[in-house]
Amino acid sequence: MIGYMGAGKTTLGKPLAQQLALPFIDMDTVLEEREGKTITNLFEELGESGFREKERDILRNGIFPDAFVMATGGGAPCFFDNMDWMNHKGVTMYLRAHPKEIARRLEHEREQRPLLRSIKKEDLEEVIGQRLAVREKFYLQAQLVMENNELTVEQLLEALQSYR
Ligand SMILES: Nc1ncnc2c1ncn2[C@@H]1O[C@H](COP(=O)(O)OP(=O)(O)OP(=O)(O)O)[C@@H](O)[C@H]1O
Ligand SMILES: O=C(O)C1=C[C@@H](O)[C@@H](O)[C@H](O)C1
Ligand SMILES: [Mg+2]
Repeated sequence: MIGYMGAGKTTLGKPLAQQLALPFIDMDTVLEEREGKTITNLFEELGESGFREKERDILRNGIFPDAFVMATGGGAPCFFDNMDWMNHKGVTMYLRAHPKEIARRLEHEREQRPLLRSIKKEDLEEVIGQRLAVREKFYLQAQLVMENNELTVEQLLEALQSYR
């Protein structure tokens, strides 16, 4: 599951994994546990480029079960050849949401998101819109693209079944 911060990867990924009787893996959580630091601290220590290297390493070398549902970090698909790698290894699903909706969802959750914490509330929608426009060329390479506008787990399951 890929998509911008606040797209709903964690919110929908957990119940989707449950329905599929698979483990749910949140890449941000794996990174935090492996490094013993928060995402914010990792960004501060390594800079964004060092953080992206860590994400790539998790994708390539992480020890995971045979089958699982993963929510990637929001930026992970947009660096290196991570998108090709994921498309090759599994089924990718882009949860797509409108910048206005993302801004609304993240308004009170900016502190834990290093790339948004310094953006003023009134600028949030515009900045997200600009950044999303850059990222969509990666996100739209996903095998399934789902608009997350009251999207349900049942709809995700249907899309997965028809894709297979
Ligand atoms: N379809 C939805 N409708 C309304 N609110 C939603 C929806 N999906 C997610 N949210 C809310 O948006 C916020 C962010 O969602 P979530 O944490 O699942 O995003 P995420 O894609 O995992 O983001 P991140 O990349 O930052 O981890 C949460 O407060 C969640 O409750
Ligand atoms: O969109 C992004 O670049 C990010 C999303 C989060 O999942 C975290 O990986 C981090 O906050 C960066
Ligand atoms: Mg998440």
